[in-house]
Amino acid sequence: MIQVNNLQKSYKETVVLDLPELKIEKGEVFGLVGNNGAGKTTFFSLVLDLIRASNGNVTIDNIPVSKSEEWKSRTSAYIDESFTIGYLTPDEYFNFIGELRDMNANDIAKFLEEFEDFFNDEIIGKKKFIRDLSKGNQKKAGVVGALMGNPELVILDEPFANLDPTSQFKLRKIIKESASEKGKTFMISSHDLDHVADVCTRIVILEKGKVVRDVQKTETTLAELEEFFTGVKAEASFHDEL
Ligand SMILES: Nc1ncnc2c1ncn2[C@@H]1O[C@H](COP(=O)(O)OP(=O)(O)OP(=O)(O)O)[C@@H](O)[C@H]1O
Repeated sequence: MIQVNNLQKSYKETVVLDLPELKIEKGEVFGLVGNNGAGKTTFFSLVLDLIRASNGNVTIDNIPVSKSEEWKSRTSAYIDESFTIGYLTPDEYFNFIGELRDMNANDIAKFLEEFEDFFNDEIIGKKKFIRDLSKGNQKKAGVVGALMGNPELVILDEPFANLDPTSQFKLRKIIKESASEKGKTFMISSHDLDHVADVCTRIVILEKGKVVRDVQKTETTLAELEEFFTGVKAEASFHDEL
């Protein structure tokens, strides 16, 4: 679905992203991890054509993202607050996005019902502007907005950040169900290794703009990620020692 060809992004002399080749298949839940400044947001911004590549390109379903707009109808994203509209209430925002994505009032109401539990009575019908919601509730509005209209590809930059623990677990379930039942492709970045290992089918580690690991998720992925980032090997469990 997504093909990255010789993609580079530099600021002045510094190369901040260097991906010779990367292919993301339809239906993958692609997790991107890496320390601060590793290039995660830069990569997502290039996929979404928000910034210009210094070299190379990204295609979505063979459409070069910087040359055509055709990929936009099947792609949606929540990278930061600029992806929502701060002076609308969440209700107004969802109606706006829903209409853009060919949903009628009934479709929108039914769609939002699915998120009643996730919203925890903080989002709908509150007559508060999105910009006045708490950071976590702003994120919820943005992430749910990104799922409207059944997009094939959903790109979420740190979707778990700012959410309370209950909401983080609910979001895991939403993403996993959305991927398995609706066949969506997700690209997700996170600093939370536990969430990434739970939700993603494939995990890529970026270090200073380069891919240093690219693995399919297995039972040992979380321990391997923790070891990679902390340098500490996971303790053998009680059962392993028996
Ligand atoms: N407009 C810019 N001008 C100069 N350097 C930039 C610019 N935008 C990003 N960078 C640099 O590119 C590198 C990658 O940044 P990026 O935001 O992609 O990292 P990240 O992996 O998303 O980090 P974090 O986990 O902290 O969010 C960083 O060194 C950053 O300072």
